[in-house]
Parts: sequence; structure tokens; C-alpha cells
Amino acid sequence: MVDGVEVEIARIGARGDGVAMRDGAPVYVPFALPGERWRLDGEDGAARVADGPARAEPICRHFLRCGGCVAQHMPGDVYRAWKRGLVVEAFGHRGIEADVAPVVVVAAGSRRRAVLGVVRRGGEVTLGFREEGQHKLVDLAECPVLDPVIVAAFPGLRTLARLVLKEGETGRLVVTRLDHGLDVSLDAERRDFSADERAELARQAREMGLLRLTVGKEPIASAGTATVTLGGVAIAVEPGIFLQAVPEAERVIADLCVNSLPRRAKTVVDLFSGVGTLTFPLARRVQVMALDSDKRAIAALSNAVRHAQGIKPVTARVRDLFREPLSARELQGFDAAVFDPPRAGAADQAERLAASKVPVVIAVSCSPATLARDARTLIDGGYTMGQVTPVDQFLYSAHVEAVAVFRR
Ligand SMILES: C[S@@+](CC[C@H](N)C(=O)[O-])C[C@H]1O[C@@H](n2cnc3c(N)ncnc32)[C@H](O)[C@@H]1O
Repeated sequence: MVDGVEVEIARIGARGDGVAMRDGAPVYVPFALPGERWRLDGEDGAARVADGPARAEPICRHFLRCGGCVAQHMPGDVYRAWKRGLVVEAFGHRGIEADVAPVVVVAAGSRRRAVLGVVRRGGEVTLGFREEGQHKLVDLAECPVLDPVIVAAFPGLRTLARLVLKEGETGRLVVTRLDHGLDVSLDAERRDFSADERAELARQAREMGLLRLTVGKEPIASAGTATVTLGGVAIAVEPGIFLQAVPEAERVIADLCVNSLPRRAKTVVDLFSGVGTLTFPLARRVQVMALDSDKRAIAALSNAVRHAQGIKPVTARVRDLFREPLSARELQGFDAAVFDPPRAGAADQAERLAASKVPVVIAVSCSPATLARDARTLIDGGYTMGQVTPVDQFLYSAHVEAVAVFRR
């Protein structure tokens, strides 16, 4: 940044920064809004010199310092337009004029899964969100985005981390609210726990009322079966398994999938199925073949099928769909395909789908950029894209989920 120069913010960029143009190049100003004027003060940052439209009151005291949120200062209409715009722009970059619906925004306090950083210094543990590339953790007293049950566990989680981390060591906590309590996995360098230390960790887990505690790969405590109910089916899951971040978003995504099926659909393939988030809601109506490369996820899904009631037949297979995407021939006979890949998208699988005759393809994605890339492939293969629905389950972050439906 250049000292003392004033700029006017024109728009909000992909990471939530305000963007101003200077000498034909974009300048990014964190936490700035369109219509505001800012003075750029060298490497140290920038200062607001003139207000634009009203700012929103942040819902959290840690906003601006915590790595979790970038957008609590945006008024609701600006925020929703920005999130929708992320999807519109991603398609625009691929030459697609997408029909993008208004954003479905989840409620605050509904996020059931958190990946938290912990560090031990001077005997004390700091617990907070670490954004990519950011090193400093802000110790959290609250987080209005997370399920309050997770927030209430913060003090106990610090105690757990204190028992595990050496001085100066950092660790990573994955905390998930399952059907009957919190599932906590703590990853740290240290692996050599004595029997006494293990007993102390187990005692702390009991005191916190945790459903399960895992340190590294070692099971430390369990207070019952760890299940998550998806589409009315309880699935016993292993620590750290992928789940959609917010239950409400999971239902919106599942409903969009089910409601987009052809009326007479009988069989659907669920690509990148995970433990069956979309498989089970789909299986209430149609036969499903579920595929994922994660052995533990497919085992959980298969076990759940055995005791599930009121669903159509489900088959589940382990398959690496990057190395060995389902071919157009293998896709033959399915009335619809759902694909919900990781952030990298599913370039090769999209090519096979584009060459197939599957009447309806439903793409679910947490990355508008790779969704748009894969959409281009499907459109070039003869599919017509219907409405795209952005689902804002990563509240106040620069991420957004989206569902797109393709037909031929
Ligand atoms: C975004 S998650 C979606 C899971 C599931 N549809 C859900 O909603 O819970 C992506 C899934 O892709 C799976 N995956 C990642 N790489 C894969 C690959 N190469 N082949 C098949 N599945 C893969 C992961 O195991 C994960 O379950």
C-alpha cells in the first residue's frame, strides 16, 4: 500500500476485502465497504476517512482479530449480494450466465463442526480459529457462529489441550456435535502418553460429558455410540469424518437433490457420497448407488443400510473417483447423478458425466470456482443448467456452498 493515498471502495472482493482501483490496478482494503473512502497507510494498514452506507454491528467481540470471520461489518443486503455474487462471478469467469437464486442463509449458532487451533504458551492454552496463512490465534471467549454446545465446551477443551501440549506446541482440535454429544479429536505432535496421563484425559472427557475423545489416532474415552442421523437413518461414524457444516444447510441441499429428481426416477448414483448425507434422503424415494474413496465413510454407510427402515435398496462401494471416474458406460441406466466432490471439484468425473446420457445431474459444491469449471464441461457436453442455489453455511466467511441442476 502507498502512504497517505486516499481511495474509494468500489466493490467487495472474493475474500471479503473492499476493492478500490488505483492507477488501473486493484487495491484490497480489509473490512472496507463500497462507498467508503480509506487512506492507505503503508504496510501498517488503512484508515477510514469517510463513511459510506451504514455498517452492521458485528455480532462477536472478536471480529476483526479472529481468523474465522471476514464479513460481520456488512449490512445484511450487502452481505447476501456479496455471497450470491461469488457464485455469479465464478460462472461468469467460465462464460456462463447463471440463473442464481437468492442465497439461503443459515441461522447463527448452528454450525456443528469446528476446526480450532490451540497453542500452549506460559502454561496457558489459547484456542481460536486459524485462517489459512494466518499464524496468530485469538483466544475465543465466544463464537456466535458455532453451536452453543461447542462454545460451552471451550474451557474444557483448553484443559484437554493443556494436558496434551508441550510448552510452545500447537495442535488442532476437530469438534463435532453428533446426535448424543460432542466428538472431539485433538491432533498434536506428542504421542507418548503414560497410563496416568491417559486416565487423566479420560477423566477430563467424562467431566466435560464428551461423547468421544480421540488424541492423535488413539481412542481415549467413549460414552456411547457416536451417531449422526441423516435422512432419518442413524449412522455410526468414526472420529473426524466429513459432515456438512450446518444441519439446516444439509437439509436444504438434500431437499434440492430430492426435488430435482425426474418424476419417474428409480435409480440414482451418489458420487462422493461420504457417510450418506445425500444418499439416505435420496433412498427414501429411489435406489441409490453410493461411491466414495474414504473406506471408513463407506463402511459407516453400509452398516447403517443394514438397520435402516423405509428406504429403497442402497449399495455402497469404495472407489477413487479422481483416478477412476465412473465411465459414461457405467453411468448408463441411472436416472440421475449427484456429485459432491471436495474443493478441487471433479474435472474427470464431470467429463464422463458430460459424455453420458444421465437425464439429470445435480452438482453440490463448496467451491464456486470448481463448480463453474465442471458446469462448463457439462454444458459443453449438451446439458442445460437450471437454477443455481447458493447455500451460506459458512456464515461470515468468504466461503459459500452451491447446488446446480443440469438436465438433458
Ligand atoms: C464435500 S464431501 C461430500 C460428502 C457427502 N456428499 C456429504 O454431503 O456429506 C466430499 C467427499 O469426497 C470424498 N472424496 C475425496 N476425494 C475423493 C476421490 N478421489 N474419490 C472419491 N471420493 C473422494 C471425501 O471422502 C468426501 O466424503
